[in-house]
Amino acid sequence: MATRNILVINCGSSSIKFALISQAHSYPLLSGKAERLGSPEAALRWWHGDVQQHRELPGAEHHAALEAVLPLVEEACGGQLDGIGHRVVHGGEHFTQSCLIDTQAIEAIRATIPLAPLHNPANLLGIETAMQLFPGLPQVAVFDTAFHQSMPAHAFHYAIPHYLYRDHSVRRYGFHGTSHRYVSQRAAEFTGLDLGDSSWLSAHLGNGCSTCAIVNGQSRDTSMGLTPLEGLVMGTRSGDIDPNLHSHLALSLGWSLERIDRMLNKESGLLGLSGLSNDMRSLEQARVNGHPEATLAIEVFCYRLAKSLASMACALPRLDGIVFTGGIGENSSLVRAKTIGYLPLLGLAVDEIANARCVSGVSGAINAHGHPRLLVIPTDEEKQIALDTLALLDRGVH
Ligand SMILES: Nc1ncnc2c1ncn2[C@@H]1O[C@H](COP(=O)(O)OP(=O)(O)O)[C@@H](O)[C@H]1O
Ligand SMILES: CC(=O)OP(=O)(O)O
Ligand SMILES: [Mg+2]
Repeated sequence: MATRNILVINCGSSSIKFALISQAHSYPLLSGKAERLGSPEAALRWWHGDVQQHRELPGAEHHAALEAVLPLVEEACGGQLDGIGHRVVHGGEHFTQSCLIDTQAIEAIRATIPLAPLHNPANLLGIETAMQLFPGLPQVAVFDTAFHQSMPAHAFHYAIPHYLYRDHSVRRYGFHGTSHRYVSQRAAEFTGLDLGDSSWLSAHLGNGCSTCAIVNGQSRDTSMGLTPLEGLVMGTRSGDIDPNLHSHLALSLGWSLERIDRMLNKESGLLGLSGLSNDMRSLEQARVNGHPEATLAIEVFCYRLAKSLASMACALPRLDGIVFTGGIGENSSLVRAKTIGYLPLLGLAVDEIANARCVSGVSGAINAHGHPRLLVIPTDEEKQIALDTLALLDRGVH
């Protein structure tokens, strides 16, 4: 069979990330990001091989941005594009795996908009625009939530009146499933264990952060919930707080729901605690320079991550290893060492030299000899989306 090329699209509210993945290459043929869409500063950056290029697209919306991407894709794949894979953040309970996009799938994604009002409208816009610009090309949706549909009822129910689940779909869904799934497969390969008989904790630490308990290749629990706000401290999101904070701020300060939402999603986390940045690199630098709030932000991040991992261990029959991934997990030896430092009760310990070596895409084991396995494994959500797209194309062919 000829080598096939898949375009992966991750469409956000004001940005579009894309990657052209070929079966013949281990790296993307083309990748890039259109940012600040809808504003005068809208711009497109892309990498073709090692060369980075840039184009202003003043005022461009999603359609115009994808139109600008199209000729770059055509050129990079020599006119042979076989399918498009879309990241869709919320698939509700309807989607337990990736699917070929047809009118029914579009309606089902539309129906989950109330569960993900910030993400799903943008994802749908990406799908509909791509269908107009690439007519006749198979398109696949890959959901952040799908992997977590295997969570047992005792893990996904909130302890609130049952009718809120039954009539209004209020439950824990979990996100970053594409990444947790990808790294658990790589962890099994790396260690020679059978994925179908393995037991992992994974920590996806990017701008959004979540932990996951993965048993025999299936998600059994995860730290995010109804929305991607629950759980860990993140770049700008608070993670877990007392749910009464909403009424406290409304009653004592007169804050509106919109203001509370913005504070918890955009002004909290590492940024809120440090008052400096949502970027772990900047905080690590500030910590070296003695910045007290940056130092505190890192400590809270690591302590809360350790607490989450310890509680996720309840979902495992045994521990084959903890996997660190995402920009922070793959690069911050400080965060890994501090987090594991809070978990002596699980018998965990880091090997300092191995920990320092696993940065910038280097994967490996970082546990001290004789202690439970700790792995650093770079995630690749785009590759997993391309693999799912190819698998569905194959199924469609037969
Ligand atoms: N060398 C590094 N040391 C510490 N943190 C890093 C390093 N490189 C990237 N990061 C952090 O990774 C985070 C972004 O993660 P990434 O997975 O790229 O995000 P996204 O969720 O947008 O895909 C940022 O907080 C960034 O500071
Ligand atoms: C769902 C989510 O949190 O995604 P991201 O990490 O891309 O913000
Ligand atoms: Mg990422």
